[in-house]
Amino acid sequence: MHIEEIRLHTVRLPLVAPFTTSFSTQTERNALLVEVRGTFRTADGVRDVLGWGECVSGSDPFYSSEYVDGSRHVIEHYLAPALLERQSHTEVTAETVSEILGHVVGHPMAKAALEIAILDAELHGRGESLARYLGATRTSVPSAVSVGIQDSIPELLDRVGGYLDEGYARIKIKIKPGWDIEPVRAIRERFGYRLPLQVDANAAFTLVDAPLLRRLDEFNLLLIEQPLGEADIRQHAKLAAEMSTPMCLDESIVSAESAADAISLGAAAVINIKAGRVGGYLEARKIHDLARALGVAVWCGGMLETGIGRAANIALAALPGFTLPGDISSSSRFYATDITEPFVASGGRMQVPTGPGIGAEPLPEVMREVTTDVRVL
Ligand SMILES: CSCC[C@@H](NC(=O)CCC(=O)O)C(=O)O
Ligand SMILES: [Mg+2]
Repeated sequence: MHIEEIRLHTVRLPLVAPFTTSFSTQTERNALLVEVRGTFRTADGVRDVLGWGECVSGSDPFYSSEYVDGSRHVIEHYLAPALLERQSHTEVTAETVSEILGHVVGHPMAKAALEIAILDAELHGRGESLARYLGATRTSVPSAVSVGIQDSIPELLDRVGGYLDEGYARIKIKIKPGWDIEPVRAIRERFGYRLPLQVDANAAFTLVDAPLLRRLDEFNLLLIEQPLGEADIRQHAKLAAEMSTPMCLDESIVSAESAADAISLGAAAVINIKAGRVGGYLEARKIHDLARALGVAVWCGGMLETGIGRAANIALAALPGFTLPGDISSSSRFYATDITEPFVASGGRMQVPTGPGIGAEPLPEVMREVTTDVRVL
């Protein structure tokens, strides 16, 4: 496509309830949306196109080193200029964005937002859905939910019961030192051992905690997600060898190469794929393909996306190797009002968007309410 304008929209969305992980408590989401406008050449002429992408950086650099203000700055001052400079002598396509931006170290979430916005625009030009472009084989995907750390076990059980009443296909709970064995035991005692259940520590433990973590093996968990630090590949492999619960990595998997390393070293039997964390949906598909070839299950993680990122995640989750339910809950799990038409799971499943591109776009009247900053590049 030919990019004519890039706009950066920052929106602020209150969460319906605080979301507590081992590293933070969030009560709102500041989200950065990339809008790309331009033209796309088709067999029957040149048409105006517009695409959207969501940057999943958090408000603060606590999940990873990226954060919204930093992502906005690096897009404005490094990434967008690089794309526009390249475009002055060669066409830019979604497939070339990663190479064009490769000289900028890091910032995968910012890069991913630009790539998917350009891909969304191109797919609108082609009249093709993201799901079809990526190679999706399903028309709906399981809808599962992530439950934050609660103030008490009774409150946790109430919240889990509420989500099960909504029909979610799987429960994931956040754990951290001091909130680990007991919440898992309580859920098993209340809801039974057949409920699909997994835990996510967001890197809160160390190998010193191995004896405690091994006690999770008695609870028939689907997996244990990122118990140790992002850089601790050797340590995750050692812990995996001592546990029967499948080891899943999230923060550690930042590219297809790191996925290959983790799998070959026995640190990951399952991978949580987040397109933003790995630099884009094209890299995410590479990880899917690699994992599938090696018999490693993958599932689609979540970063509290608005409907823009949520739509793209659903398409990704419809690829054949995504064999475990992803953190793809209804919009209402986090937001009273989404910036797009709300995504609503039904019977524990989410329909894959069929429209061109990501199959979702921001609602102008909502954007007017929630936008805190707009930059035109
Ligand atoms: C606050 S950053 C959230 C990161 C976390 N994401 C979730 O728990 C899923 C959130 C969602 O449903 O979008 C993870 O480490 O997997
Ligand atoms: Mg995680």
